Amino acid sequence: TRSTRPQRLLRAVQKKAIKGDPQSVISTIDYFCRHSEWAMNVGDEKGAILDSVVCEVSPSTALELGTYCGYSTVRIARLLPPGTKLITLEFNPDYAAVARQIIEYSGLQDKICLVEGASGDLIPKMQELFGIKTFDFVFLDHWKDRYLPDTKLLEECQLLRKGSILLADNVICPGTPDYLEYVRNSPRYESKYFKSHLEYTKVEDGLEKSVFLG
Ligand SMILES: O=C(NCCc1nnc(-c2ccc3[nH]cnc3c2)[nH]1)c1cc(-c2ccc(F)cc2)cc(O)c1O
Ligand SMILES: [Mg+2]
Repeated sequence: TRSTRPQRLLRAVQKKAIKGDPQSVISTIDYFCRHSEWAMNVGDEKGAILDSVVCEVSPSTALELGTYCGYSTVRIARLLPPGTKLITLEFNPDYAAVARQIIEYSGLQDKICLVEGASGDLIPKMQELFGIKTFDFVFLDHWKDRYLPDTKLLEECQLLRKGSILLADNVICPGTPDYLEYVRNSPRYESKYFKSHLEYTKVEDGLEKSVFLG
């Protein structure tokens, strides 16, 4: 049967990127998505905003919802201080299989823990599975209708502390209206919109950065 888009993206990485070099994996994926096949990675333009927030927060504990092929996983992990772990949740086993290989190719596997399953089931198990008390940083990039319920779940499970940062992709395209309304109107969050574009296109999109106030 025909290969999938994630498999073709992986093949491009294995063919063109330098093994053990996260930046070359990132650049290869961006080139492939711009010149061969579009794919739903956060991309280079929004990726630069993601990088600046990760560097500013310099998290000890970080969570990513929605691994896909692992592009943003590699972007985040390459900036984490030694000894810190990025936990990334992926629901789709085919995406997870490709992501594991891209993460390994980048050489960052020791800083990343990819867990397969539904965010709604896994978030309540974070303490028991990983001994995590709270997350300093959460990147939301999974199903857009899961952003709000999973944010409420993180609050209920006391996985957020005063100052925890939520960074959400795609708040304009495809859009997460209920999530935006919540973080922009809740007294428990201080929110800021970073205007950008949908990855590899001229369509407007952006990232919403929200600080949990406790
Ligand atoms: O759907 C997206 N991303 C989500 C994939 C995913 N990858 N993994 C999950 C998951 C879902 C439950 C989960 N529960 C636990 N882990 C989970 C992971 N969802 C997405 C879509 C677009 C997009 C824009 C314009 C278009 F015309 C078409 C598409 C752009 C983006 O940047 C995206 O991130
Ligand atoms: Mg996205």
